Amino acid sequence: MKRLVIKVGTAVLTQNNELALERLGNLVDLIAKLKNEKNYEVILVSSGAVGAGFTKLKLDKKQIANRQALAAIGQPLLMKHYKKKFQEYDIKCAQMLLIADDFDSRKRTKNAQNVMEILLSNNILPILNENDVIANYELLFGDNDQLAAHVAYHFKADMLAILSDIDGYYNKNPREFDDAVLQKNISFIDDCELEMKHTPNSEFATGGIVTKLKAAKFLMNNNIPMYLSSGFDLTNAYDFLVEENHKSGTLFKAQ
Ligand SMILES: Nc1ncnc2c1ncn2[C@@H]1O[C@H](COP(=O)(O)OP(=O)(O)O)[C@@H](O)[C@H]1O
Ligand SMILES: N[C@@H](CCC(=O)OP(=O)(O)O)C(=O)O
Repeated sequence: MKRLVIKVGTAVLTQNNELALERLGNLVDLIAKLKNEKNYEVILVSSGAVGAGFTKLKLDKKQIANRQALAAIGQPLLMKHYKKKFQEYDIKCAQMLLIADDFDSRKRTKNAQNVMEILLSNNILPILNENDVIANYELLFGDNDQLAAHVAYHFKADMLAILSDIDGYYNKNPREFDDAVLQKNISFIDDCELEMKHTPNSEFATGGIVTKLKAAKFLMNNNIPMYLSSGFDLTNAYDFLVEENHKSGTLFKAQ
């Protein structure tokens, strides 16, 4: 039995200030295949609460308290759509909202681990996000890429797959350089690569490539592979995760 954490970013789940329901639906189709056909245990880390909230209330997103309020509005909305779509496959969902601090406390981590084991052993799909409402600035992971890496580590996953607005890790920013080349396999990340400026591609996202590299480095140090590919077009993720054929996307794996 393989345990897989899948993380999907804001840019994939939203489009023109609306929820991108077709893309959310495609993601659910992929997860259902992994669960029902491959018998994988899947944990979903989904961003998009702030973006979803903004579809309902146009608050100034620059203020942290407003973003927290938007997350409070958007999180149940996201869950509503996941629940509806997963119902087509008879898959039940659960919600877990965590903050970085939770993993600093052995007791809280143990509580969350106990809940996770009960959910997975009952074939429930846990959907995780940062608990934006109570996380103050210092407590924020700052992004769900690193939250997903900690989730993979503490819930003993075999792999983290990040489905992003980019189809892999390039040797330079592909939005600035036409000759950027996708790197299929990465076995080492130099600390200087983590110093690059943050480059999120959507106004609601907080990550950018640097947070993905930080997540990958943390996991590589703990011998857990991480795969990065597009969440817009799930073909590569399907080939890699379902067909076990690495045609494209980046696999970060320590040698
Ligand atoms: N070397 C690189 N390889 C891939 N993407 C890069 C690179 N350098 C910068 N980026 C930028 O990082 C973005 C991915 O981060 P982000 O927009 O936060 O994704 P998500 O919303 O999926 O978390 C890419 O769309 C791209 O603009
Ligand atoms: N907890 C926030 C996460 C924001 C975030 O990290 O976005 P992303 O960089 O797209 O993964 C939300 O749900 O809006």
